[in-house]
Amino acid sequence: MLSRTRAAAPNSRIFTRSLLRLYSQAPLRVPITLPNGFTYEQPTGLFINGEFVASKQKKTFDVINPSNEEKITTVYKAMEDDVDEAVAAAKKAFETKWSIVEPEVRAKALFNLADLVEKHQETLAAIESMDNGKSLFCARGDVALVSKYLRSCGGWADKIYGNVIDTGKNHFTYSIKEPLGVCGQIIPWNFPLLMWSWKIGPALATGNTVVLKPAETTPLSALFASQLCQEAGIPAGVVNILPGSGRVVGERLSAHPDVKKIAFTGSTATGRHIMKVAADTVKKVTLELGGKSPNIVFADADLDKAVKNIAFGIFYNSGEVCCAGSRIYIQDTVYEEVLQKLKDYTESLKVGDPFDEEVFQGAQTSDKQLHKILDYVDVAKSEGARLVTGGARHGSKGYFVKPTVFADVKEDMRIVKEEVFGPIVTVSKFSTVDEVIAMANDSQYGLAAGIHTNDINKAVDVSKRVKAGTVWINTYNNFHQNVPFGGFGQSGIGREMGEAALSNYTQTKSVRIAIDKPIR
Ligand SMILES: NC(=O)c1ccc[n+]([C@@H]2O[C@H](COP(=O)([O-])OP(=O)(O)OC[C@H]3O[C@@H](n4cnc5c(N)ncnc54)[C@H](O)[C@@H]3O)[C@@H](O)[C@H]2O)c1
Repeated sequence: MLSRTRAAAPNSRIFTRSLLRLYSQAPLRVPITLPNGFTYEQPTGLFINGEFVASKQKKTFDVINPSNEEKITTVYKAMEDDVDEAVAAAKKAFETKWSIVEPEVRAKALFNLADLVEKHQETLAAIESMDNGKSLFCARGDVALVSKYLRSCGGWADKIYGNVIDTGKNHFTYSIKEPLGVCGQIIPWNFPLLMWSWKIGPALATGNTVVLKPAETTPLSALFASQLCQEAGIPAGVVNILPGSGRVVGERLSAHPDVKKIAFTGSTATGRHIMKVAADTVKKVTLELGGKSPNIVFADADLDKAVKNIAFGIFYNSGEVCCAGSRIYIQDTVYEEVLQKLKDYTESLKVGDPFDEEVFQGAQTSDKQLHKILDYVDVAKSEGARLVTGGARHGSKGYFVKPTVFADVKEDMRIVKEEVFGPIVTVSKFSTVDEVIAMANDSQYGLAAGIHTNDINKAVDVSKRVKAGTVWINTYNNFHQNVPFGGFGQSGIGREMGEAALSNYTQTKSVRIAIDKPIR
């Protein structure tokens, strides 16, 4: 009797502790009042197999509003065992549901999802501004592209074609495109909802299932939007969302034997690392990485228009844009004139509360990012770059940085070579086309380039010679859902959007039929 009591004691303590944990666990949904006064229900659990659940180890992390440095809410943090559960759910959903439904079913679900994003567009934009710090102006632009892109993916879902190949009269040969299986998707914090759509859209259109990890700092919009997947008719397990750290969730996804592909957007350093981890299981990998994109102004351009474009190219989304036009090259004959116009225009941009309808540039996403940017200001100054405007924190609360222009830079300075990922631009002078092409191409990156000129021949010539995945002529940061986007060089592998994105999510199977009675 005594020994039985002794044996039971530790078990009952464990039972009591488990019960306590169960009842003291963080909620799976919380009401949040947005800075615009609107209240909504924010899911805070991991989204696995169509349900919001607590992480197995009950770990959580706080989400901070970068505009006021206050806590928004607490979200569950996934660990390796949660990844394994989500991957198993995605694998089952792939085999038993999503890869075998008619393509029209996938198309309809993506159209529904696009409609739902449109229906909730103001809430989604406000969540994004609160979580990321970007101005409502930018967030509304993101959400508009999200619904257009999901609809575009829906349109592709029943148009995944193979080929018939002429292999002679004794055979009939064709190829078909099949989905890959479970796709691991790792996204950054600069465009949380847009990246969610760029990742899940093409994967779902082609019959794959996904386990997606949002960035630690910005998990809210992906969690909110994913509950719309069910309403849209996407079965449980097809989309799974795991907030958590890159080192734990990202690594496990990249190494998991049942994950057949990793799609990543983020820094070049992390992209390189993911490629190495994914190599052990020979996963397909697409990478959308960093950049240091040139924006070239020729003397014959419409200078006022060019100035607006180059400012938009760097200060849009607080400079947290992989293809930001962060190196400006101005032809020598108009150098001082354009620089003065750029200074005046930059100083006219309103910085501050993302919910102020007149604000163009909101907060940087995190304290870490704020300090990284301010460190680069010091680097530029110590290298001898001339500060034209900005170069300091804006206000004392919230992670705001003044739009900053450095002129008279030298091409070997760190401020010209390295990605800052903030509202800081360098300006250099050139005289000839050959000279500016050499300067523009002197980079490990090759994501985008801008050309501003009224000479169509020059524009076409330079667009052919510049090493970049996207070239904008007399415009910048101008995206369309059907136009492929991605990098040359160390800016990445593969393309997002357009038909090109879909081919990253299929594999080709060739079928050759021997014919007894040859075709004549
Ligand atoms: N190209 C882009 O769109 C982009 C986006 C975000 C950041 N950046 C650049 O990266 C710099 C650093 O930002 P960061 O530290 O958040 O970027 P990051 O590349 O470390 O993070 C991007 C995503 O990768 C995940 N991740 C991190 N380590 C991982 C790992 N070992 N395995 C798998 N996933 C991992 C993160 O959790 C996040 O979801 C920025 O200053 C900027 O220059 C570029």
